[in-house]
Amino acid sequence: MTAWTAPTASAPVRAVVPLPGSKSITNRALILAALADGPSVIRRALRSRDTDLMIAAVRALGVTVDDSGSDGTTLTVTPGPLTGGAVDCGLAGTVMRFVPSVAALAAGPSTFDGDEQARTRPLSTVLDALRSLGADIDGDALPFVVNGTGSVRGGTVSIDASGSSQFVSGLLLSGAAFEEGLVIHHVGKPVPSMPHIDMTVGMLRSAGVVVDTPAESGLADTWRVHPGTVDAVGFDVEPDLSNATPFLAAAAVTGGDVTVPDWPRTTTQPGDAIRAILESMGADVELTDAGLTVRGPNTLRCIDIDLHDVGELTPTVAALAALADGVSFLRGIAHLRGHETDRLAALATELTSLGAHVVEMDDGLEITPAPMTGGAWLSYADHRMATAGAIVGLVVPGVVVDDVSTTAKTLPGFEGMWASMLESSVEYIEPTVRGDF
Ligand SMILES: O=C(O)C1=C[C@@H](OP(=O)(O)O)[C@@H](O)[C@H](O)C1
Ligand SMILES: C=C(OP(=O)(O)O)C(=O)O
Repeated sequence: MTAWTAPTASAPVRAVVPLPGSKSITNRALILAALADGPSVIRRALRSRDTDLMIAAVRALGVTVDDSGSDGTTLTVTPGPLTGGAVDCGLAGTVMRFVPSVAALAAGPSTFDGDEQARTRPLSTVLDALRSLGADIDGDALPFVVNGTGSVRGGTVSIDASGSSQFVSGLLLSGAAFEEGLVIHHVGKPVPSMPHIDMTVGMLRSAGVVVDTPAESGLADTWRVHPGTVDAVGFDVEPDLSNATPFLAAAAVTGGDVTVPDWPRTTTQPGDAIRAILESMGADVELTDAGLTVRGPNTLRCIDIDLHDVGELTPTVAALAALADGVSFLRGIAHLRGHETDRLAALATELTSLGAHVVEMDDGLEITPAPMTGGAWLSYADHRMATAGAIVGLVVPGVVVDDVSTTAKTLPGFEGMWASMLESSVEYIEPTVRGDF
Protein backbone atom coordinates (compact mmCIF):
# COMPACT_ATOMS: atom_id res chain seq x y z
CA MET A 1 0.00 0.00 0.00
CA THR A 2 1.43 3.37 -0.96
CA ALA A 3 -0.51 6.33 0.44
CA TRP A 4 -0.25 9.40 -1.78
CA THR A 5 -1.46 12.92 -1.19
CA ALA A 6 -2.86 13.99 -4.53
CA PRO A 7 -1.20 17.25 -5.58
CA THR A 8 -3.40 20.31 -5.86
CA ALA A 9 -3.02 22.39 -9.02
CA SER A 10 -1.66 25.82 -8.16
CA ALA A 11 -2.45 26.98 -11.69
CA PRO A 12 -4.38 25.79 -14.75
CA VAL A 13 -2.81 22.55 -15.94
CA ARG A 14 -1.02 23.00 -19.26
CA ALA A 15 0.87 19.99 -20.55
CA VAL A 16 1.53 17.52 -23.31
CA VAL A 17 1.12 13.98 -21.96
CA PRO A 18 2.11 10.99 -24.11
CA LEU A 19 0.42 7.77 -22.99
CA PRO A 20 1.71 4.19 -23.23
CA GLY A 21 -0.14 1.50 -25.16
CA SER A 22 -3.68 0.24 -24.69
CA LYS A 23 -4.23 -2.60 -22.24
CA SER A 24 -7.12 -3.99 -24.25
CA ILE A 25 -5.25 -3.97 -27.57
CA THR A 26 -2.03 -5.36 -26.06
CA ASN A 27 -3.79 -8.28 -24.37
CA ARG A 28 -5.85 -9.16 -27.46
CA ALA A 29 -2.68 -9.04 -29.58
CA LEU A 30 -0.96 -11.45 -27.18
CA ILE A 31 -3.82 -13.97 -27.44
CA LEU A 32 -3.95 -13.75 -31.24
CA ALA A 33 -0.16 -14.03 -31.48
CA ALA A 34 -0.24 -17.09 -29.20
CA LEU A 35 -2.67 -18.80 -31.59
CA ALA A 36 -1.03 -17.63 -34.82
CA ASP A 37 0.66 -19.70 -37.51
CA GLY A 38 4.06 -18.06 -36.99
CA PRO A 39 5.92 -15.37 -35.02
CA SER A 40 4.17 -12.01 -34.54
CA VAL A 41 5.56 -8.66 -33.45
CA ILE A 42 3.62 -6.38 -31.11
CA ARG A 43 4.95 -2.81 -31.13
CA ARG A 44 4.34 -0.16 -28.45
CA ALA A 45 2.80 -2.78 -26.16
CA LEU A 46 1.69 -1.64 -22.73
CA ARG A 47 3.84 -2.96 -19.89
CA SER A 48 1.79 -3.00 -16.72
CA ARG A 49 0.51 -5.54 -14.23
CA ASP A 50 -2.38 -6.68 -16.48
CA THR A 51 -0.26 -7.04 -19.61
CA ASP A 52 2.64 -8.65 -17.76
CA LEU A 53 0.16 -11.17 -16.36
CA MET A 54 -1.00 -11.88 -19.91
CA ILE A 55 2.59 -12.32 -21.10
CA ALA A 56 3.23 -14.71 -18.22
CA ALA A 57 -0.01 -16.58 -18.97
CA VAL A 58 0.78 -17.28 -22.62
CA ARG A 59 4.35 -18.21 -21.67
CA ALA A 60 2.99 -20.66 -19.10
CA LEU A 61 0.92 -22.27 -21.86
CA GLY A 62 3.99 -22.84 -24.07
CA VAL A 63 4.35 -19.62 -26.08
CA THR A 64 7.67 -17.74 -26.31
CA VAL A 65 7.51 -14.00 -25.73
CA ASP A 66 10.75 -12.11 -26.32
CA ASP A 67 10.66 -8.68 -24.69
CA SER A 68 14.41 -8.12 -24.64
CA GLY A 69 14.33 -4.83 -26.59
CA SER A 70 15.42 -1.64 -24.85
CA ASP A 71 12.18 -0.70 -23.08
CA GLY A 72 10.28 -3.98 -23.30
CA THR A 73 7.46 -2.55 -25.44
CA THR A 74 8.34 -4.55 -28.55
CA LEU A 75 7.22 -8.13 -28.08
CA THR A 76 8.14 -10.93 -30.45
CA VAL A 77 5.69 -13.74 -29.86
CA THR A 78 6.50 -17.21 -31.16
CA PRO A 79 3.77 -19.78 -30.75
CA GLY A 80 4.71 -23.30 -29.73
CA PRO A 81 2.77 -26.43 -28.94
CA LEU A 82 0.29 -25.41 -26.22
CA THR A 83 1.18 -27.45 -23.14
CA GLY A 84 -0.88 -25.96 -20.31
CA GLY A 85 0.53 -24.48 -17.12
CA ALA A 86 -0.17 -22.26 -14.12
CA VAL A 87 -1.94 -18.97 -14.87
CA ASP A 88 -2.08 -16.07 -12.41
CA CYS A 89 -4.95 -13.77 -13.39
CA GLY A 90 -4.21 -11.12 -10.75
CA LEU A 91 -7.27 -8.87 -10.95
CA ALA A 92 -7.24 -8.72 -14.74
CA GLY A 93 -10.60 -9.34 -16.41
CA THR A 94 -8.87 -9.87 -19.74
CA VAL A 95 -6.65 -12.65 -18.37
CA MET A 96 -9.38 -14.51 -16.50
CA ARG A 97 -11.87 -14.26 -19.42
CA PHE A 98 -9.56 -14.57 -22.49
CA VAL A 99 -7.05 -17.24 -21.45
CA PRO A 100 -9.33 -20.19 -20.49
CA SER A 101 -10.28 -20.73 -24.17
CA VAL A 102 -6.60 -20.94 -25.11
CA ALA A 103 -5.93 -23.31 -22.21
CA ALA A 104 -8.75 -25.55 -23.44
CA LEU A 105 -6.77 -25.98 -26.69
CA ALA A 106 -3.61 -27.05 -24.83
CA ALA A 107 -2.54 -30.66 -24.48
CA GLY A 108 -2.55 -30.69 -20.69
CA PRO A 109 -4.09 -29.14 -17.58
CA SER A 110 -3.87 -25.44 -16.69
CA THR A 111 -4.52 -24.10 -13.23
CA PHE A 112 -5.99 -20.61 -12.86
CA ASP A 113 -5.94 -18.41 -9.77
CA GLY A 114 -5.78 -14.71 -9.00
CA ASP A 115 -6.13 -12.03 -6.37
CA GLU A 116 -8.61 -12.60 -3.55
CA GLN A 117 -10.78 -9.80 -5.00
CA ALA A 118 -10.75 -11.51 -8.41
CA ARG A 119 -12.51 -14.56 -7.03
CA THR A 120 -15.79 -12.68 -6.90
CA ARG A 121 -15.65 -11.24 -10.41
CA PRO A 122 -18.22 -12.84 -12.75
CA LEU A 123 -16.64 -15.70 -14.69
CA SER A 124 -18.88 -18.77 -14.76
CA THR A 125 -20.50 -17.67 -18.06
CA VAL A 126 -17.21 -18.24 -19.91
CA LEU A 127 -16.46 -21.53 -18.18
CA ASP A 128 -19.99 -22.89 -18.77
CA ALA A 129 -19.82 -21.82 -22.40
CA LEU A 130 -16.50 -23.58 -22.89
CA ARG A 131 -17.87 -26.74 -21.27
CA SER A 132 -20.80 -26.75 -23.65
CA LEU A 133 -18.35 -26.32 -26.55
CA GLY A 134 -16.53 -29.49 -25.48
CA ALA A 135 -13.92 -28.34 -22.93
CA ASP A 136 -13.30 -30.11 -19.64
CA ILE A 137 -13.16 -27.63 -16.73
CA ASP A 138 -13.26 -28.12 -12.96
CA GLY A 139 -14.72 -25.12 -11.13
CA ASP A 140 -16.96 -22.13 -11.73
CA ALA A 141 -14.82 -19.27 -10.42
CA LEU A 142 -11.18 -18.69 -9.50
CA PRO A 143 -9.42 -20.96 -8.68
CA PHE A 144 -10.32 -23.45 -11.42
CA VAL A 145 -8.63 -26.00 -13.68
CA VAL A 146 -8.93 -26.35 -17.45
CA ASN A 147 -8.12 -29.94 -18.46
CA GLY A 148 -6.90 -29.24 -21.97
CA THR A 149 -7.09 -32.14 -24.41
CA GLY A 150 -5.37 -30.52 -27.38
CA SER A 151 -8.59 -29.56 -29.17
CA VAL A 152 -12.02 -28.02 -28.66
CA ARG A 153 -15.02 -29.10 -30.72
CA GLY A 154 -16.67 -25.66 -30.80
CA GLY A 155 -20.07 -25.03 -32.39
CA THR A 156 -22.98 -22.95 -31.15
CA VAL A 157 -23.43 -21.60 -27.65
CA SER A 158 -25.99 -19.30 -26.00
CA ILE A 159 -24.74 -17.08 -23.20
CA ASP A 160 -25.96 -14.13 -21.14
CA ALA A 161 -23.20 -11.55 -21.63
CA SER A 162 -25.03 -8.68 -19.93
CA GLY A 163 -22.48 -8.88 -17.09
CA SER A 164 -19.42 -8.31 -19.27
CA SER A 165 -18.49 -7.96 -22.92
CA GLN A 166 -15.35 -9.92 -22.06
CA PHE A 167 -17.41 -13.13 -22.03
CA VAL A 168 -18.01 -12.64 -25.75
CA SER A 169 -14.50 -11.41 -26.57
CA GLY A 170 -12.85 -14.25 -24.63
CA LEU A 171 -14.63 -16.88 -26.72
CA LEU A 172 -14.37 -15.06 -30.06
CA LEU A 173 -10.59 -14.64 -29.78
CA SER A 174 -10.00 -18.42 -29.78
CA GLY A 175 -13.00 -19.43 -31.89
CA ALA A 176 -11.11 -19.87 -35.16
CA ALA A 177 -8.99 -22.59 -33.51
CA PHE A 178 -12.05 -24.62 -32.51
CA GLU A 179 -12.77 -27.56 -34.87
CA GLU A 180 -16.22 -26.29 -35.85
CA GLY A 181 -15.48 -22.62 -35.26
CA LEU A 182 -17.89 -20.78 -33.02
CA VAL A 183 -21.33 -19.20 -33.01
CA ILE A 184 -22.19 -17.15 -29.91
CA HIS A 185 -25.76 -16.14 -29.33
CA HIS A 186 -26.36 -13.65 -26.52
CA VAL A 187 -29.65 -13.90 -24.62
CA GLY A 188 -30.41 -11.33 -21.91
CA LYS A 189 -30.20 -7.62 -21.21
CA PRO A 190 -27.99 -5.64 -23.62
CA VAL A 191 -24.28 -6.48 -23.73
CA PRO A 192 -22.15 -3.63 -22.27
CA SER A 193 -18.94 -2.23 -23.73
CA MET A 194 -19.79 -3.01 -27.36
CA PRO A 195 -16.77 -1.04 -28.66
CA HIS A 196 -14.61 -3.66 -26.94
CA ILE A 197 -16.35 -6.40 -28.94
CA ASP A 198 -15.82 -4.33 -32.09
CA MET A 199 -12.14 -4.16 -31.10
CA THR A 200 -12.05 -7.96 -30.83
CA VAL A 201 -13.71 -8.39 -34.22
CA GLY A 202 -11.41 -5.82 -35.85
CA MET A 203 -8.27 -7.45 -34.48
CA LEU A 204 -9.44 -10.96 -35.46
CA ARG A 205 -10.01 -9.70 -39.00
CA SER A 206 -6.59 -8.07 -39.09
CA ALA A 207 -5.22 -11.57 -38.42
CA GLY A 208 -7.18 -13.00 -41.34
CA VAL A 209 -9.97 -14.60 -39.30
CA VAL A 210 -13.45 -14.56 -40.86
CA VAL A 211 -16.04 -13.15 -38.45
CA ASP A 212 -19.74 -12.35 -39.00
CA THR A 213 -21.21 -9.69 -36.72
CA PRO A 214 -24.91 -9.21 -35.88
CA ALA A 215 -25.03 -6.13 -38.14
CA GLU A 216 -23.72 -8.07 -41.14
CA SER A 217 -25.57 -11.34 -40.68
CA GLY A 218 -28.85 -9.75 -39.59
CA LEU A 219 -28.90 -12.19 -36.68
CA ALA A 220 -29.41 -10.12 -33.52
CA ASP A 221 -26.83 -10.61 -30.76
CA THR A 222 -25.06 -13.35 -32.73
CA TRP A 223 -21.38 -13.52 -33.66
CA ARG A 224 -19.82 -16.25 -35.83
CA VAL A 225 -16.12 -17.05 -36.10
CA HIS A 226 -15.29 -19.37 -38.99
CA PRO A 227 -12.74 -22.11 -38.28
CA GLY A 228 -9.33 -21.46 -39.78
CA THR A 229 -5.82 -20.28 -39.12
CA VAL A 230 -4.89 -17.10 -37.31
CA ASP A 231 -2.29 -15.27 -39.41
CA ALA A 232 0.89 -14.03 -37.76
CA VAL A 233 0.79 -10.28 -38.26
CA GLY A 234 2.35 -7.14 -36.82
CA PHE A 235 0.35 -5.18 -34.25
CA ASP A 236 0.87 -1.45 -33.62
CA VAL A 237 -0.71 -0.68 -30.28
CA GLU A 238 -2.52 2.67 -29.96
CA PRO A 239 -2.05 4.77 -26.80
CA ASP A 240 -4.47 3.80 -24.04
CA LEU A 241 -7.28 6.32 -24.39
CA SER A 242 -9.01 5.31 -21.16
CA ASN A 243 -5.78 5.94 -19.29
CA ALA A 244 -5.59 9.31 -21.04
CA THR A 245 -8.89 10.46 -19.55
CA PRO A 246 -7.64 11.53 -16.08
CA PHE A 247 -5.01 13.75 -17.75
CA LEU A 248 -7.59 15.32 -20.05
CA ALA A 249 -9.87 15.75 -17.05
CA ALA A 250 -7.06 17.70 -15.37
CA ALA A 251 -7.40 20.34 -18.08
CA ALA A 252 -11.18 20.30 -17.74
CA VAL A 253 -11.28 20.86 -13.96
CA THR A 254 -8.54 23.52 -13.81
CA GLY A 255 -9.44 25.51 -16.93
CA GLY A 256 -6.11 24.51 -18.47
CA ASP A 257 -5.17 22.65 -21.62
CA VAL A 258 -3.76 19.17 -22.08
CA THR A 259 -2.71 17.49 -25.30
CA VAL A 260 -2.38 13.73 -25.69
CA PRO A 261 -0.22 13.00 -28.78
CA ASP A 262 -0.90 10.16 -31.24
CA TRP A 263 -4.65 10.14 -30.58
CA PRO A 264 -5.99 7.86 -33.34
CA ARG A 265 -8.36 9.38 -35.93
CA THR A 266 -10.43 6.21 -35.89
CA THR A 267 -10.43 3.65 -33.14
CA THR A 268 -12.55 1.05 -31.38
CA GLN A 269 -11.24 2.14 -27.98
CA PRO A 270 -14.08 3.36 -25.77
CA GLY A 271 -11.81 6.06 -24.39
CA ASP A 272 -12.45 8.02 -27.59
CA ALA A 273 -15.90 8.84 -26.15
CA ILE A 274 -14.23 11.26 -23.72
CA ARG A 275 -14.15 13.80 -26.57
CA ALA A 276 -17.94 14.08 -26.73
CA ILE A 277 -18.29 13.83 -22.95
CA LEU A 278 -15.91 16.71 -22.26
CA GLU A 279 -17.47 18.81 -25.03
CA SER A 280 -20.92 18.39 -23.55
CA MET A 281 -19.49 19.41 -20.17
CA GLY A 282 -18.31 22.66 -21.75
CA ALA A 283 -14.67 21.93 -22.65
CA ASP A 284 -13.17 22.79 -25.99
CA VAL A 285 -11.90 19.63 -27.67
CA GLU A 286 -9.75 19.56 -30.79
CA LEU A 287 -8.22 16.65 -32.67
CA THR A 288 -5.25 17.78 -34.77
CA ASP A 289 -1.98 16.32 -36.03
CA ALA A 290 -0.54 17.22 -32.60
CA GLY A 291 -3.04 14.91 -30.91
CA LEU A 292 -6.15 15.50 -28.85
CA THR A 293 -6.25 18.84 -27.04
CA VAL A 294 -8.75 19.61 -24.31
CA ARG A 295 -9.18 23.19 -23.05
CA GLY A 296 -11.12 23.45 -19.84
CA PRO A 297 -14.09 25.80 -19.43
CA ASN A 298 -14.49 28.35 -16.63
CA THR A 299 -17.33 26.26 -15.27
CA LEU A 300 -17.79 22.58 -15.93
CA ARG A 301 -21.37 21.71 -16.95
CA CYS A 302 -23.22 18.80 -15.34
CA ILE A 303 -24.16 15.86 -17.55
CA ASP A 304 -26.86 13.21 -17.93
CA ILE A 305 -25.30 10.33 -19.80
CA ASP A 306 -25.63 6.62 -20.53
CA LEU A 307 -22.17 5.05 -20.13
CA HIS A 308 -23.26 1.47 -20.94
CA ASP A 309 -20.93 1.27 -23.94
CA VAL A 310 -18.00 2.98 -22.25
CA GLY A 311 -18.29 1.97 -18.59
CA GLU A 312 -14.51 2.01 -18.21
CA LEU A 313 -14.73 5.83 -18.24
CA THR A 314 -17.09 6.04 -15.26
CA PRO A 315 -14.55 6.84 -12.51
CA THR A 316 -13.18 9.77 -14.54
CA VAL A 317 -16.66 11.04 -15.44
CA ALA A 318 -17.83 10.70 -11.83
CA ALA A 319 -14.89 12.80 -10.63
CA LEU A 320 -15.69 15.44 -13.27
CA ALA A 321 -19.36 15.39 -12.31
CA ALA A 322 -18.52 16.02 -8.65
CA LEU A 323 -16.80 19.24 -9.75
CA ALA A 324 -19.52 20.41 -12.16
CA ASP A 325 -22.22 23.07 -11.82
CA GLY A 326 -25.26 20.90 -11.09
CA VAL A 327 -26.70 17.42 -10.72
CA SER A 328 -25.29 14.74 -13.04
CA PHE A 329 -26.70 11.31 -13.83
CA LEU A 330 -24.44 8.46 -14.99
CA ARG A 331 -26.64 5.63 -16.26
CA GLY A 332 -26.52 2.15 -17.80
CA ILE A 333 -23.60 0.88 -15.74
CA ALA A 334 -24.96 -1.80 -13.40
CA HIS A 335 -22.23 -4.13 -14.72
CA LEU A 336 -19.60 -1.97 -13.01
CA ARG A 337 -20.48 -3.78 -9.79
CA GLY A 338 -18.45 -6.70 -11.24
CA HIS A 339 -15.39 -4.64 -12.20
CA GLU A 340 -12.20 -4.50 -10.09
CA THR A 341 -14.51 -3.53 -7.23
CA ASP A 342 -18.18 -2.51 -7.09
CA ARG A 343 -17.37 0.82 -8.72
CA LEU A 344 -20.79 2.34 -8.10
CA ALA A 345 -20.54 1.73 -4.37
CA ALA A 346 -16.88 2.76 -4.24
CA LEU A 347 -17.42 6.07 -6.10
CA ALA A 348 -20.53 6.88 -4.04
CA THR A 349 -18.70 6.17 -0.77
CA GLU A 350 -15.53 8.11 -1.57
CA LEU A 351 -17.19 11.19 -3.13
CA THR A 352 -19.69 11.32 -0.27
CA SER A 353 -16.94 11.09 2.33
CA LEU A 354 -15.36 14.27 0.87
CA GLY A 355 -18.68 16.15 0.93
CA ALA A 356 -20.42 15.57 -2.42
CA HIS A 357 -23.98 14.20 -2.43
CA VAL A 358 -24.12 10.93 -4.31
CA VAL A 359 -27.07 8.57 -4.68
CA GLU A 360 -26.31 5.06 -5.86
CA MET A 361 -29.00 3.99 -8.34
CA ASP A 362 -29.52 0.38 -9.50
CA ASP A 363 -27.71 1.09 -12.73
CA GLY A 364 -25.71 4.22 -12.02
CA LEU A 365 -24.99 7.30 -9.96
CA GLU A 366 -26.72 10.61 -9.26
CA ILE A 367 -24.02 13.11 -8.31
CA THR A 368 -24.79 16.49 -6.75
CA PRO A 369 -21.70 18.62 -6.23
CA ALA A 370 -21.17 20.30 -2.87
CA PRO A 371 -18.08 21.87 -1.33
CA MET A 372 -15.58 19.08 -0.70
CA THR A 373 -12.80 18.92 1.86
CA GLY A 374 -9.74 16.67 1.78
CA GLY A 375 -9.48 13.34 3.50
CA ALA A 376 -8.84 9.68 2.82
CA TRP A 377 -9.78 8.36 -0.62
CA LEU A 378 -9.85 4.56 -0.73
CA SER A 379 -8.85 2.88 -3.98
CA TYR A 380 -10.20 -0.67 -3.38
CA ALA A 381 -7.32 -2.16 -5.44
CA ASP A 382 -8.90 -0.37 -8.42
CA HIS A 383 -6.55 1.63 -10.63
CA ARG A 384 -9.36 3.86 -11.88
CA MET A 385 -10.54 4.67 -8.35
CA ALA A 386 -7.02 5.91 -7.61
CA THR A 387 -6.92 8.11 -10.70
CA ALA A 388 -10.41 9.47 -9.94
CA GLY A 389 -9.08 10.53 -6.53
CA ALA A 390 -6.20 12.29 -8.27
CA ILE A 391 -8.63 14.33 -10.41
CA VAL A 392 -10.63 15.47 -7.38
CA GLY A 393 -7.38 16.21 -5.53
CA LEU A 394 -6.37 18.76 -8.17
CA VAL A 395 -8.97 21.17 -6.79
CA VAL A 396 -9.66 19.78 -3.29
CA PRO A 397 -6.54 20.05 -1.11
CA GLY A 398 -5.62 17.09 1.07
CA VAL A 399 -7.12 14.14 -0.82
CA VAL A 400 -5.03 11.16 0.29
CA VAL A 401 -5.29 8.14 -2.02
CA ASP A 402 -4.66 5.13 0.23
CA ASP A 403 -2.93 2.98 -2.40
CA VAL A 404 -1.76 4.76 -5.51
CA SER A 405 0.40 1.75 -6.47
CA THR A 406 -2.78 0.07 -7.70
CA THR A 407 -2.49 2.27 -10.83
CA ALA A 408 0.24 -0.18 -11.91
CA LYS A 409 -2.61 -2.45 -13.07
CA THR A 410 -2.61 -0.49 -16.32
CA LEU A 411 -0.38 2.57 -15.82
CA PRO A 412 2.78 2.05 -13.76
CA GLY A 413 4.43 5.36 -12.94
CA PHE A 414 1.14 7.23 -12.80
CA GLU A 415 2.22 9.48 -9.90
CA GLY A 416 5.37 10.51 -11.78
CA MET A 417 3.37 11.31 -14.92
CA TRP A 418 0.88 13.30 -12.85
CA ALA A 419 3.68 15.25 -11.13
CA SER A 420 5.39 15.98 -14.48
CA MET A 421 2.11 17.22 -15.88
CA LEU A 422 1.78 19.67 -12.99
CA GLU A 423 5.45 20.71 -13.08
CA SER A 424 5.36 21.39 -16.80
CA SER A 425 2.27 23.56 -16.25
CA VAL A 426 4.07 25.75 -13.75
CA GLU A 427 7.09 26.17 -16.04
CA TYR A 428 4.82 26.94 -18.95
CA ILE A 429 2.94 29.77 -17.26
CA GLU A 430 5.76 31.40 -15.29
CA PRO A 431 6.18 34.22 -14.63
CA THR A 432 3.14 36.18 -15.82
CA VAL A 433 0.03 34.11 -15.29
CA ARG A 434 0.83 31.91 -12.31
CA GLY A 435 -0.29 34.37 -9.65
CA ASP A 436 -3.61 35.00 -11.40
CA PHE A 437 -5.06 31.56 -10.86
O1 LIG B 1 -12.33 -6.38 -23.38
C1 LIG B 1 -11.74 -5.50 -22.76
O2 LIG B 1 -10.54 -5.24 -22.98
C2 LIG B 1 -12.48 -4.74 -21.75
C3 LIG B 1 -13.86 -4.76 -21.74
C4 LIG B 1 -14.67 -4.02 -20.76
O3 LIG B 1 -15.16 -4.95 -19.82
P1 LIG B 1 -16.73 -5.05 -19.39
O4 LIG B 1 -17.51 -5.36 -20.61
O5 LIG B 1 -16.70 -6.13 -18.37
O6 LIG B 1 -17.09 -3.70 -18.82
C5 LIG B 1 -13.84 -2.94 -20.04
O7 LIG B 1 -14.56 -2.38 -18.99
C6 LIG B 1 -12.52 -3.51 -19.58
O8 LIG B 1 -11.77 -2.53 -18.92
C7 LIG B 1 -11.70 -3.97 -20.77
C1 LIG C 1 -12.78 -3.01 -15.93
C2 LIG C 1 -11.46 -2.88 -16.14
O1 LIG C 1 -10.54 -3.88 -16.20
P1 LIG C 1 -10.62 -5.46 -16.48
O2 LIG C 1 -9.94 -5.66 -17.79
O3 LIG C 1 -9.89 -6.07 -15.35
O4 LIG C 1 -12.07 -5.85 -16.51
C3 LIG C 1 -10.86 -1.53 -16.32
O5 LIG C 1 -9.66 -1.47 -16.68
O6 LIG C 1 -11.55 -0.51 -16.12
